[in-house]
Amino acid sequence: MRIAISGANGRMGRMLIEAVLQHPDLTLAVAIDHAGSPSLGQDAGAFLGQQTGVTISADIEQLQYADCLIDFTRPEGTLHYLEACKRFGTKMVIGTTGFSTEEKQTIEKAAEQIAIVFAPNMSVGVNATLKLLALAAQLLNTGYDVEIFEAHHRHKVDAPSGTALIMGEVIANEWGKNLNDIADWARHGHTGAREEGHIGFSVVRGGDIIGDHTVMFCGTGERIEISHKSSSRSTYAQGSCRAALFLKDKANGLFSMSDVISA
Ligand SMILES: NC(=O)C1=CN([C@@H]2O[C@H](COP(=O)(O)OP(=O)(O)OC[C@H]3O[C@@H](n4cnc5c(N)ncnc54)[C@H](OP(=O)(O)O)[C@@H]3O)[C@@H](O)[C@H]2O)C=CC1
Ligand SMILES: O=C(O)C1=N[C@H](C(=O)O)C[C@H](O)C1
Repeated sequence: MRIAISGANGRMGRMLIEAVLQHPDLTLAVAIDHAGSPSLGQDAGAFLGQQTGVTISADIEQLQYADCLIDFTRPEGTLHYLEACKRFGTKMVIGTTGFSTEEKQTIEKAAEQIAIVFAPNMSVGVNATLKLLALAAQLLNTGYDVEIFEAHHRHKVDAPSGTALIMGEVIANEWGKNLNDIADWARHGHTGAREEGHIGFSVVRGGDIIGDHTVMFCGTGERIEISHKSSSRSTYAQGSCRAALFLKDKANGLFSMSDVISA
């Protein structure tokens, strides 16, 4: 399967290039970054000291030479590449986070034409954790206050993380609620007492933390914590490669990592 990587010079872009180069069933065909990127014109494997023959370019017409684009960039970048992928029938694995509701709807609509895996976290461990959270939310549906904590590196631009948001959505769905109606996004000053049935979020940004998520179910006399901690970005890259292969025989449709790990 011929793979294109966008954000080729980014933290995840580089992890993905390495993972694709090592994967027996995937070939690195295209590497893209934005028009202002200092990486344009470099070999995609230069950071590994390797010559791959694939040059990083800003030319989105290159996407016609790939079966699947793996995109970890910014929402505006993803939507730009989405248009080209629709035009060429190129599948997409989208790991980018921070989309608005309208932007998510644009991706959903595009999936009527092309096959897309869209997930805020590609790690198998996090997607298994989502299943544990659904069960915990069913069992602890009264008398437990839910608080979601996440910590990431100093460069992360969106908050709460896409993973924290989907964790909240999984729990809210189990409770038959819309997350936006019950989320306490931040607290400061005289907040008043905690509202029953709400989900609180708290965020840390610092140093090189790759990604920590903890969901607390705080009851009276006890507290249950479900945590996932990433120690390498390679899990996201491996999950993305698995997602690309999952799309191989799909003509169109929107899929999650839950679909990928259950296949
Ligand atoms: N789903 C998952 O499993 C994971 C998701 N993520 C998400 O992936 C995204 C990227 O993360 P990360 O690799 O750490 O970020 P980086 O900033 O390291 O990489 C992003 C890449 O995209 C480029 N870029 C920036 N703006 C645009 C744009 N408008 N159009 C096209 N390209 C652009 C950057 O270029 P430049 O550096 O020149 O600005 C860079 O090459 C984030 O949304 C993050 O939350 C991250 C890890 C796991
Ligand atoms: O920006 C990151 O680094 C990460 N982003 C994703 C998110 O927003 O959940 C996934 C992971 O936590 C790393």
